[in-house]
Amino acid sequence: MAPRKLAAGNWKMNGDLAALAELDLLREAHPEPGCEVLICPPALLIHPMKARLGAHATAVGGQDCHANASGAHTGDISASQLKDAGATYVILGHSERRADHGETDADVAAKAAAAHGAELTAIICVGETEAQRDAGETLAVIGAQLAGSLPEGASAANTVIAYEPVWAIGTGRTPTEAQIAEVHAFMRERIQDRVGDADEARLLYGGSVKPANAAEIFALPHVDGALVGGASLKAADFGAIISALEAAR
Ligand SMILES: O=C(CO)COP(=O)(O)O
Repeated sequence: MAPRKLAAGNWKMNGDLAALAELDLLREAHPEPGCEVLICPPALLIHPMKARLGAHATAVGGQDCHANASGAHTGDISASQLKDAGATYVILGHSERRADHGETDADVAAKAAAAHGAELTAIICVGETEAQRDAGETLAVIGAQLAGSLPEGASAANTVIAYEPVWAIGTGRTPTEAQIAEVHAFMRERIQDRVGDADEARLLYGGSVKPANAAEIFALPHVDGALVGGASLKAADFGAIISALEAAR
């Protein structure tokens, strides 16, 4: 069976309680989405977002979690705390976390194991820098990140992979269709021995996805949805991306 398509929004460090009004617009436009919809707001907004969504099918997720279950880790949030607040997903190893907080593949794998332990689905992000792509290292970089960031026990059910080229995030630039297709086919093959049935795993593309390019990206083989940053903040844009995913394949 083909994996259920996923439109995931990453609000990053944007939004406040007033911004939750966007959800009302999204609910009205997509009362019963034909794909899975997820929004990952700042952790403080997880609980109120879940409450605002009510019975709507949109899932809510975190943007990071600590590898430990609890303890003396000032400023950190555990996977079970995300779960308690209403999250069912958590983004891990985003390139902004890797760059700003020095997160390594081993850190990401430990966090993903903690997420799985709390029954959260981990969205593990991988992606090359522009210098790595120019040097012809893209597949080697992605392969190493996948090998190091997926924990023991990862499965197609509890793990989503997001391919986010660092140079495409927030820049308005995207890889060519052939480049996205090449990386996604490579990822599908690479995770086979890690997740059991790779055909069931969701592989997302992220990096400057917007209403104008969503349909082309979703038509590519092995692209099961998107991880959307800036365009997830406004219901009109995110709704158009959801519509494109509903219409795909
Ligand atoms: O980093 C991203 C999602 O996690 C992508 O961000 P943009 O869609 O703003 O490029």
